[in-house]
Amino acid sequence: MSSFAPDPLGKDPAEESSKSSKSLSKAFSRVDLDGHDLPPSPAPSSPRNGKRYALATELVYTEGTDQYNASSTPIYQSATFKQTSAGGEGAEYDYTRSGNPTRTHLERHLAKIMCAERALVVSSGMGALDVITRLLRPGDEVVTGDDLYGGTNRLLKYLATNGGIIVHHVDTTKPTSVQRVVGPKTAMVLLETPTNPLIKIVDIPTIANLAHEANPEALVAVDNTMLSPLLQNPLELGADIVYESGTKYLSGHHDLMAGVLAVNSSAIGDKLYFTINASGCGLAPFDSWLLMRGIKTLKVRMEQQQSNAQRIAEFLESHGFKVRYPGLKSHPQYALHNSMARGAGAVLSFETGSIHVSERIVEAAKLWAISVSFGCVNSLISMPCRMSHASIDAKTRQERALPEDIIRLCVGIEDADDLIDDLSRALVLAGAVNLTPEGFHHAAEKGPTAKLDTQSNNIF
Ligand SMILES: Cc1ncc(COP(=O)(O)O)c(C=O)c1O
Ligand SMILES: N[C@@H](CCSC[C@H](N)C(=O)O)C(=O)O
Repeated sequence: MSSFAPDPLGKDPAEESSKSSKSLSKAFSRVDLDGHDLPPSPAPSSPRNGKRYALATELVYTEGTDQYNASSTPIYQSATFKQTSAGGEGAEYDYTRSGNPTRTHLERHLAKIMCAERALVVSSGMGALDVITRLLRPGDEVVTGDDLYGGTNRLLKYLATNGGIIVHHVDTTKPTSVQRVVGPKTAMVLLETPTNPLIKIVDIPTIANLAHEANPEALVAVDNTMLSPLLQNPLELGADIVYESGTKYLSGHHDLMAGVLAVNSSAIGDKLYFTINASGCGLAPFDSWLLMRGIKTLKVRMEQQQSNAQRIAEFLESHGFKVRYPGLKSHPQYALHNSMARGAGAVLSFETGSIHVSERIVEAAKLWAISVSFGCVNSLISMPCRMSHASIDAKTRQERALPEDIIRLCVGIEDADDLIDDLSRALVLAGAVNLTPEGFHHAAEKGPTAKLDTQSNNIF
């Protein structure tokens, strides 16, 4: 196996390698166009080399090359790897920033389950987006949604302010809004579906077509964190790059941070790998091992979480709350979601009509931990405008119609009846429902309506 990935900056690594072996003085002459060292990288994954099993099987089944046939791929907790020659010829690994066997094993496994040519893993979901945005150049235009994870919005804002990138936030649930802004300068279209936290659905195939028609070079990147590869494969829907926070469903236990990138173009894969090696954000060996372990139980976890989420969404809706969940027929894009995905996932949000009532519900819940993030086996409850999306300023939240009272539920694997009991208790304690002999119903309390303090830019 070749130890040198093609240099995305244009040099032929094989030629460079052969030159270097000719002379000891040139032993480390593998350099990029700027004269920096270009160390070896693991060869790209080639997962499509045999029978394709059902995803449940593929998640668990791996083919290792371990010398002792270890069932669990060992953690290669080593920063550096000894070479057998001064030129390092033939060695697959030299330094863990550039490549590590535990990380490579995980990347190949992910490529297989994400139906990708190549997958790469980095230290967080935001790290993955950072690597993707390094493909942009000043003057490039990015088209993205008006409902996005707060951290994504923050990074795009930083690039718009400091990196010369022009960012268009539009309602990506309407392909016509995207059509109006895409053009030859569109370098990237960045999509989330379902969106966080409004659970809006974006038509990936239609938007990918529009983007590629406007500029065949434009890259369509999709954040698949909400669904994971178990429920949706954006690469098969027309995306060029899919990424997700491995901190969420892929790992499932909130015991690590990770980001995953997957592509079907080896040229794009090489560029992404170049940045990962150059900037040093590749996932550490222990975290790679933990993530590999989590992936094996993705299906059983997600199925339980999703069936609990469906019960809870139906419970809230039947008690008069406005619930956002693509598993409900009342979701305005129920059919579109089902045309792209194999399930509705386990994140839902609902409104109460009052910020104070929402606060009281969140604080009264016991089984539901007040916590950002999702995808964990434990159920979580949060108020996005105060927590995960607090980095979006109040004025922008108002412009984008992000309800200040919105509560997000990230459903875990606990017993669904226990979760419903605990939520019912919280709704009653918070005064969110009217009690009647027949049960209870959303009180539709008109609590303090959200107001924007223009001086502090806060909602109160
Ligand atoms: C939709 C979405 N994408 C990306 C991220 C970033 O992931 P990470 O926290 O692993 O950096 C998050 C949450 O943090 C998220 O909710
Ligand atoms: N303080 C963090 C908030 C992380 S939010 C994590 C997750 N994506 C979610 O939606 O809950 C930050 O500023 O990034």
